[in-house]
Amino acid sequence: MSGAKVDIKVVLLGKAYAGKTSLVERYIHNRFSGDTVPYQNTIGAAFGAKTVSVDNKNVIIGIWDTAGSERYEAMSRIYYRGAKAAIICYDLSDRSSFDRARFWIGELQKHEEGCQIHLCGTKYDLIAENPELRKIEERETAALAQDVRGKVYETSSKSGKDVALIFTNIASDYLKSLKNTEVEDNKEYMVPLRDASNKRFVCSGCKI
Ligand SMILES: Nc1nc2c(ncn2[C@@H]2O[C@H](COP(=O)(O)OP(=O)(O)OP(=O)(O)O)[C@@H](O)[C@H]2O)c(=O)[nH]1
Repeated sequence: MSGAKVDIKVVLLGKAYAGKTSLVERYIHNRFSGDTVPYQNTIGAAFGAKTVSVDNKNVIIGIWDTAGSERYEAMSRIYYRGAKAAIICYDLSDRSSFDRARFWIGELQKHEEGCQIHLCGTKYDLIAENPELRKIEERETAALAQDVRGKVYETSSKSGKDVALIFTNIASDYLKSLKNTEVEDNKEYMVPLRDASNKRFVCSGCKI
């Protein structure tokens, strides 16, 4: 599989103003326009893609940045379908955005079981500058991440802190899961010889 291209669908979910678009902008274009351009809410969803090289493989990460406004909630459901990973964003300085993150976790657990959850506390630069602004403690998010068997990050799209790390981890976790699936698939075909007499011979990629 070396040199092969792998596609991954990733979706960003979270309350309006949580910082989803800024995270994608930092990751894809390595820029932050929050200091110069006024906030504009996403309407519906936006798509972007970036190719990363992980373990000698080119991984194309297709990123769906959904609108946080509850008005678009039904639409966001369409975008998480088939996603291999979700980045659930909440603003570290806004408690209500964490409640909204829990809502999206519930949605994914109900409807998209195979989707890996990455919890992303945004705007870390604000907390670094003034720790009193922190409204979500690290131990809370660590416990939640453990519950959902996900990963947790504290990022800043302004400084770039840990933004690329999320996407690299998503790509490498996905490649690992593919390897595990290959092993599992091969197990199916490893019929012990003494049991094989009544079975059709089945090999990977062909059925006889
Ligand atoms: N200081 C700081 N501000 C940020 C950061 N990330 C986002 N912001 C600001 O927070 C506001 C909302 O950011 P967006 O990225 O537009 O939020 P969003 O989640 O995409 O919002 P919707 O499109 O409405 O869902 C903007 O004014 C950003 O400039 C960050 O890491 N640090």
